[in-house]
Amino acid sequence: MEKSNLTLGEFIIENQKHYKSTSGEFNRLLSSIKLAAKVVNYKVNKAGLVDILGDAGDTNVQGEDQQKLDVYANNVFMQTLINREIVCGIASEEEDDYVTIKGKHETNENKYVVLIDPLDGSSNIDVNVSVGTIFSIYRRVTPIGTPVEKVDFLQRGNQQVAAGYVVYGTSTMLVYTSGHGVNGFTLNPAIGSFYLSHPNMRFPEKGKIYSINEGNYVHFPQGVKDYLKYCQEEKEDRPYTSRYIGSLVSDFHRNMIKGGIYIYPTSSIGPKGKLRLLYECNPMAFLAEQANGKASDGYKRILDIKPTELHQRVPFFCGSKNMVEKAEEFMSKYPKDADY
Ligand SMILES: O=P(O)(O)OC[C@H]1O[C@](O)(COP(=O)(O)O)[C@@H](O)[C@@H]1O
Ligand SMILES: [Mg+2]
Ligand SMILES: [Mg+2]
Repeated sequence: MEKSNLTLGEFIIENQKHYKSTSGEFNRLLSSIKLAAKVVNYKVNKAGLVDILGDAGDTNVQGEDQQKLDVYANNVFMQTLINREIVCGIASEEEDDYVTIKGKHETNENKYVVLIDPLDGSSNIDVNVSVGTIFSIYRRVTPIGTPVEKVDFLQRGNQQVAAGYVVYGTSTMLVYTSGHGVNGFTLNPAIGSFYLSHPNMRFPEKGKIYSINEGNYVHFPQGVKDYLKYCQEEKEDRPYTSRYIGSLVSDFHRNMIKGGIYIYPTSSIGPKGKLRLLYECNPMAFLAEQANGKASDGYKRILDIKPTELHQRVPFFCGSKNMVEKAEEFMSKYPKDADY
């Protein structure tokens, strides 16, 4: 009888056999993320019944109002990773600076750092629309046993060991890559385990869906305006369909399954775009490339951008190859807006 219905835990162990690159430490790290995702999922599913909706009354380092679920999810992921003593440092959208994790003897023998967006799609929490969590994993570059440093977090995306997201939607899924393709696992809430439901996920080469907040149209760079006109033209296989959930994870997930592009460009109101390079764009770009898709800032491959700040923002074009390349073609007609 063939192996089937693998749980995430079994899949991780299978993977370790095939790819010597991962270690027990890595598996324990993934299973910590899996545990934290289940705890957050439990709260999200009954959000209206527990005091988790609405504003937390605080702002994060980016000046954004924190939602109660942002703070809750951040605490759950941080605490789970700290309890499991599995990383040497964590950076989060909801933390001003990176957090150094001390081991038993003030030092820490772990080699991984994690960057997270604990709750993605915060504007959708109170209106019962799907939200997510995004994570990115690197090996530290400073010596093991010494305190972690900023340089351990400011690595190019092409150095990621693994990346993934959890989508809390009609079902709850965890989707990740460790550099050997992208696989999706669906949570069976009755059993409390994630099962392999979407093996080897791949963006259809040709997509027909575009996801962008057209409410900002007047502020968009001319290249984006031209590309939107192209998408809406009555020609060949166009017009394409416009779909925008307003949760990066959910828009990405749909576009990876159906074929499409997500764009959050620069604009006159957001000269560097909105999305954060380290814990939104890099992990989604790694997944996209591992799933036959593409991700750039309209000009340059996202994974090659050298980060300079923990919470820096970049423009984001991500999805089916044919669509990202076409959008880049329109962008290339105009000089790059800003350097970052
Ligand atoms: O409301 P806008 O400006 O369209 O922005 C929506 C985008 O912002 C985000 O909500 C930013 O992420 P956070 O919710 O984690 O801050 C993305 O998920 C989403 O794609
Ligand atoms: Mg986000
Ligand atoms: Mg967030």
